[in-house]
Amino acid sequence: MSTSRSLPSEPPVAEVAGLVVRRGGRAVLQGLDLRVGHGVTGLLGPSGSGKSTLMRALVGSQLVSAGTVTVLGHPAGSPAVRGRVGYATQSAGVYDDLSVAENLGFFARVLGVGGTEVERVLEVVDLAEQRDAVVGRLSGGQRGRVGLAVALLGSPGLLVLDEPTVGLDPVLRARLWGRFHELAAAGAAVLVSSHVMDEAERCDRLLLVREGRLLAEDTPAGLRERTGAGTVEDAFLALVEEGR
Ligand SMILES: Nc1ncnc2c1ncn2[C@@H]1O[C@H](COP(=O)(O)OP(=O)(O)OP(=O)(O)O)[C@@H](O)[C@H]1O
Repeated sequence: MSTSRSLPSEPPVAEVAGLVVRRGGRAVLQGLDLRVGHGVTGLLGPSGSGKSTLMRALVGSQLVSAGTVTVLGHPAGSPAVRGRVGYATQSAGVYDDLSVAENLGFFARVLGVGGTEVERVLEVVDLAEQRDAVVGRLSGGQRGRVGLAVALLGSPGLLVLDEPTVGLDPVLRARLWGRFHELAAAGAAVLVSSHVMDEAERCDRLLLVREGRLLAEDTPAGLRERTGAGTVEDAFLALVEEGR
């Protein structure tokens, strides 16, 4: 079982204060306050609760209505943090007509990182054998891992991974969670979203969101203890009941 690596006295890697985001005329984030520290932080909540919107705000690609988002000591998306935040989404932003290695080589040049980075990240996501495969012919899960590999280029200080294990088989899912913890041990803060509550136990800390609001911020054990629930999923349900 994992333990909390984010000590309260540590300065946060990312800090969100009073964040309000409107999409489609509706406040989808309703005044969020939270911190992301070192280690692996899980961002969990039901579909539509605002996880992807929060992640977009952290990488600076979301228009915000109010509040502040600070990453590595600078405003999210500012030039000072460019290249220091890795972001992988469910719809990987990679080129279908290029091979895996060509994609990574292209993004490595854009980021100004050395070519040896391509080989390193290929190993991390277990795609070394598919390096010459055209991305358009890969499975959905493999394609997602190419996007993940792009996010890992240059060893960013903050990794923002939007549902990186969706659609993967249990063996690969377990292996990737192992990789996230290795990356965290090497110094990165890793924020991973999921709407699968059983992935919560793999995280050092959890941010539980619901309907654009933070429901709880704790370790998996802390959440279970607080609510007397046996699982994080039951803890989540207990917190929803409590808030009614
Ligand atoms: N482009 C958009 N225009 C208007 N509303 C949007 C847009 N994108 C998302 N939303 C709304 O914002 C809310 C939060 O969406 P978001 O994608 O952040 O949720 P999520 O928790 O990441 O969901 P999922 O787990 O399904 O990916 C949802 O109610 C969604 O309908």
